[in-house]
This record gives sequence, structure tokens and C-alpha cells, in this order.
Amino acid sequence: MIVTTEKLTKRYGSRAVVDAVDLNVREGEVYGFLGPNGAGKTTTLRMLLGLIRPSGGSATVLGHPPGSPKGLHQVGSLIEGPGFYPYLSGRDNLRVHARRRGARDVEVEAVLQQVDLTGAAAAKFRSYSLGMKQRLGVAAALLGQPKLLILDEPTNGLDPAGMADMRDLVRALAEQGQTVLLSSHLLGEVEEICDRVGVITNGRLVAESTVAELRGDTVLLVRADPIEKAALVVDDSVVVDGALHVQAAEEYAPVIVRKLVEADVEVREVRPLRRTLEEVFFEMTAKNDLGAVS
Ligand SMILES: Nc1ncnc2c1ncn2[C@@H]1O[C@H](COP(=O)(O)OP(=O)(O)OP(=O)(O)O)[C@@H](O)[C@H]1O
Repeated sequence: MIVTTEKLTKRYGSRAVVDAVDLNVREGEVYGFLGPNGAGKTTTLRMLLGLIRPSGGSATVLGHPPGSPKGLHQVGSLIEGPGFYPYLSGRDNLRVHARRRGARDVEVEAVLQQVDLTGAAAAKFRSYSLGMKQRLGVAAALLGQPKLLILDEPTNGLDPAGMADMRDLVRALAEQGQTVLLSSHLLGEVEEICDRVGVITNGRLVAESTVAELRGDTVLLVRADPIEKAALVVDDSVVVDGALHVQAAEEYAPVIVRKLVEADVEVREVRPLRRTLEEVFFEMTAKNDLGAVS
């Protein structure tokens, strides 16, 4: 595990803005930390970086407590503005960061290439588009070859083209074996690039799983007659709203259909119970809000 937290909590006054969060980021994955604005994402990431102190619980980052020098130099982060000089070029800004991190100038050229800014490296930072500024921020985070990249809302405020560039960049980094923990409130934006996601709402982690699991790709919906008999014939199934929900991946659909037909059950429909992440997220957020009211 690259990051683990156990009951990680941050209270401001009597309010827990991060409430007993257990999350796990595995080596080499892109982990999407998802939740609406104000859910507690930034606060959690700041705790992982040692920028603020937890009120309770614990965390380890690369096997070390957050903020310990041993762990910190293996972590690159983009969280709130990275602090670039407007009148320096992208390249010179990175050189300033490289000196601070003890990285060499050749590395500056390497990270510029990684984020596809070599062509614009000589231009002043203030002339960059927001997308380019964000990518320069990622480049700065990549200096020193960190094992873990923590990116807080890297697509925030970007236009569709900028978002697509950022997605491509994260995907490319992942292909090179980089572990990435990124936060977002735009689920549709990150579902394609994340291996696993953690969903936080009102400070609580309400789910942690693969995107496929969260969407229900591993559940088949079967409409059949008589449904009670179908439920007896098919293992790992429950009847929900007059249809059968079966814990099985799409590949098992033919097997299930054969079983049902052999048992004289009429099959009307078999399909994966796939929901968009937006739907899943909406349900979870609604449930959590109800929980908070009662
Ligand atoms: N220093 C602070 N004092 C009091 N409350 C705070 C402080 N910092 C954050 N909060 C509150 O904690 C909650 C969670 O904030 P946080 O920034 O972690 O959310 P977030 O999920 O990152 O959302 P966003 O995307 O809007 O930044 C918010 O309601 C915020 O107002």
C-alpha cells in the first residue's frame, strides 16, 4: 500500500469535516478521490501531505507518517496554486522548483516533455492558458521522481480540451508506473482514468472500489417468468423490483440463460445493471444526507 488511513479525522470546532476515513491507495494505480465541493477531499489530502494535523486516527504515506521528511521527498503534489513567478518562463519556474527540491536541470527538460510543454517552455508563465498552468504544476510535482503524485482537482476550471489533455497526461503517467491520487467532484471526468475510486461525502468515505464495481458492472439484471423460480435456479441472486439481480459478470449471461431455460423459466431480458457514476454518486450522497438528518 502506498497510502493507508485509519479512522483519519479532522475536526474544526465540533464539526468533523473528515470523519473516520479509511482509504487505501495501491502501488501503480490511479485512485480517484471523489466527492462534492466541501466533502472533505482537500482537507484529507492536506493531512496526507502533513500540511495540517489530524484530530484523530492515523495515516501512512509510503510507509511513513504524513509530513515526515523520508516520506515527503517521494511525494509530488499539486494542491492549491503551486506558486509560479508570472514573469519567468515555464522552464525557469521549474528550475527554481528543481533547486528547492534538489533536482538537476536535466530533469526539468524531462518533466517538461512529460507534460508536453517543451514547445512552450520559453514563454512567460503569465501567458499560459489555465490548462498549461495546471500542467506546469504537474511538471513541478514530478521533479525528484516521486513515487506518489497527489493532485487536488487537477481538471478544475479547465475547458474541455484542457480536461482532455490533463486526462491524457494522467493516463500516460500511469502507464509509466506512476501512482496517482487525484481528487475531483466531476465523476464523469475521472471514471475513465481511475483504477479505483473512493467516494467521500460530508466527511465520510461511503465507498471504495473499482469503477466497474461501483457502477454495478458485476451485477446482471434478469427479467424472467416465474421470477421466484428463477431466483431458486440462479446462485447469488436476489429479487429486486420484480427482476433478478445476479452477482455475475457479463460473460456469465449465456450460462445463466441456459440454466433458466433448462428449468423451464422464460427469459425476457438479461443485461448488466450498469449505472453511470453520476447516478451512483447521487444515490450515495442522498443516502448520506438522509443519514445526517435522522
Ligand atoms: N480551516 C478551516 N476551518 C474551518 N472549516 C474548514 C477549514 N478548512 C476547511 N473547512 C471546512 O471543511 C469542509 C471541507 O472542506 P474541503 O476543502 O476539505 O472540501 P473539498 O471536498 O476539498 O471541497 P472543495 O472541492 O470545495 O475544496 C468545508 O465545509 C470547509 O468549509
